[in-house]
Amino acid sequence: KSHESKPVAWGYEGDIGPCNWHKYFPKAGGKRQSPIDIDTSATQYDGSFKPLRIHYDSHMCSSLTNNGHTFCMSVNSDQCNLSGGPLEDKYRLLQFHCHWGSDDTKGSEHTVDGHQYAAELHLVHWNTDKFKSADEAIEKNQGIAVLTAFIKAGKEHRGWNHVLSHFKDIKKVQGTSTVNEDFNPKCLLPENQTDYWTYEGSLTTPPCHESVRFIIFKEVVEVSSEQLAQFRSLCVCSSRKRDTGEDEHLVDNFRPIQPLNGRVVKASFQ
Ligand SMILES: NS(=O)(=O)c1ccc(NCc2ccco2)c([N+](=O)[O-])c1
Ligand SMILES: [Zn+2]
Repeated sequence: KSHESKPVAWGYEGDIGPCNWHKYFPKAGGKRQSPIDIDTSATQYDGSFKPLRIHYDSHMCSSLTNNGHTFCMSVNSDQCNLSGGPLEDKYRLLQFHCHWGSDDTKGSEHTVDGHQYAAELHLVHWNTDKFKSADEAIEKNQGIAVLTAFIKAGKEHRGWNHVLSHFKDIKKVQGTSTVNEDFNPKCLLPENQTDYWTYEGSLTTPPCHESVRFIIFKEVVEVSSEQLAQFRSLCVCSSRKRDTGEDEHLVDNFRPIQPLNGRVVKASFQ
């Protein structure tokens, strides 16, 4: 019999929802948790930040998976690096994913002055100067940097179609699709990459390690309502069916906002 502990099921509603995560994942009850509300009247301008340096190559091969909590585009290119801004070290792109709602009025994890957006993109990077692997970095302070962009319903986003076109292959959980067309995830970021907020927080899902520097762009990215509906086409798990026999769709995969506990959100702009 294997002695590894059985992975603990967690979700976004009911007994396994965010209010109970701390019972099996104690860090979820920590003092620097994410997401948070960004109160723009309380942010502090920091003029010391250098320009953000986001260098991604577009020839990277990646694979898209439905892990039951979100879609995840894992990247294995050592040519996709992030440095500068509030960061002291160089970070490498590990994966990107999103959080979204059951309709266009909710879905983002962070909020701005109490406003919730339709979705939120996370480009996750790990500190290659300080750590030897992503698995090590993910648990350590300064180990992870997440570039974050808010998404709202508006005009169609052509770049997102390169990702959404693979969703039919990953509708079911653990579905995986290889993506090797030329695709540069930088196209998913807003044009303005100089105005952002930043603060020290945590992974927004279990195990909620307090290892994350969030960098959150002020400019909001637009995708069409139809593209947002495609996010909601993913299914949560192959087995679980509603009593009507229909699939259970993956929606509202956002954690509620967490206490700031005295943390200050810095702004790169005045
Ligand atoms: N929503 S997020 O960007 O903060 C986030 C959350 C969880 C995980 N990972 C969960 C995990 C499993 C084992 C250790 O860690 C990641 N990530 O790995 O990029 C990112
Ligand atoms: Zn995330």
